[in-house]
Amino acid sequence: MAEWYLVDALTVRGLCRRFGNLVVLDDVSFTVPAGRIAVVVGPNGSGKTTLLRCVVGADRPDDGEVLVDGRRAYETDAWVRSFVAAALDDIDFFPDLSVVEHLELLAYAHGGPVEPVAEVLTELGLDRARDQLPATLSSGQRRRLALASCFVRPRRLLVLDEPEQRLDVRGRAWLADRLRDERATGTAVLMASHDAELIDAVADSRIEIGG
Ligand SMILES: Nc1ncnc2c1ncn2[C@@H]1O[C@H](COP(=O)(O)OP(=O)(O)OP(=O)(O)O)[C@@H](O)[C@H]1O
Repeated sequence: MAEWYLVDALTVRGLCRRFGNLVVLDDVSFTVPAGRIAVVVGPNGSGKTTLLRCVVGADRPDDGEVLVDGRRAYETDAWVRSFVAAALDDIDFFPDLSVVEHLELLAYAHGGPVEPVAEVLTELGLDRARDQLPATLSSGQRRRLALASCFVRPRRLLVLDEPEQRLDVRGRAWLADRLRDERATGTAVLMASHDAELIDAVADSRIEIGG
């Protein structure tokens, strides 16, 4: 067994999040070891996105803690940012940077591309859109760009919110393969999904919330 199986890339302990009187997360705890895929499942409004936002530091829990590689995580910490790659729904793009420029900038900011930008563009089917600005992309292409952004940069933990959303049939098949490849290289994956086929294909564990 590879050594990285021994390490918990992500530990969530006693996470609570309330919005006014609405209790969204109530004492949620789990771990995701390196080289494993954990899928957060639950009905609409059950708190999946809220949980992922707390994990990546985009939202603060009212109680509980998030440990990345055993350490308390702060999104301002350069080490955390080099460890965690995330594609959540609300990803922002620079309006005047093209697709290829976005990927090159991200890769540069993280110390150089982990996977060559040209290869990631081809893998994500974005070759013909490489010089387009984000506002001119289709919604599926924007989703692909968000996913591509995760693959040109370093990562030991990948956090994805419904990555299958707006992908076509071939895109969904590619996604399952790519997630298995991520797992094979020791990356831990935490993702929310409503896609039963994708979940069956990749999930090592399920985190059920709001049931
Ligand atoms: N900033 C906020 N202020 C108030 N309520 C919020 C806020 N963010 C989320 N909520 C509420 O928290 C609940 C959980 O939302 P969340 O987006 O986490 O659900 P979800 O499980 O991801 O849903 P879906 O499956 O529809 O994507 C919802 O009732 C939502 O309205």
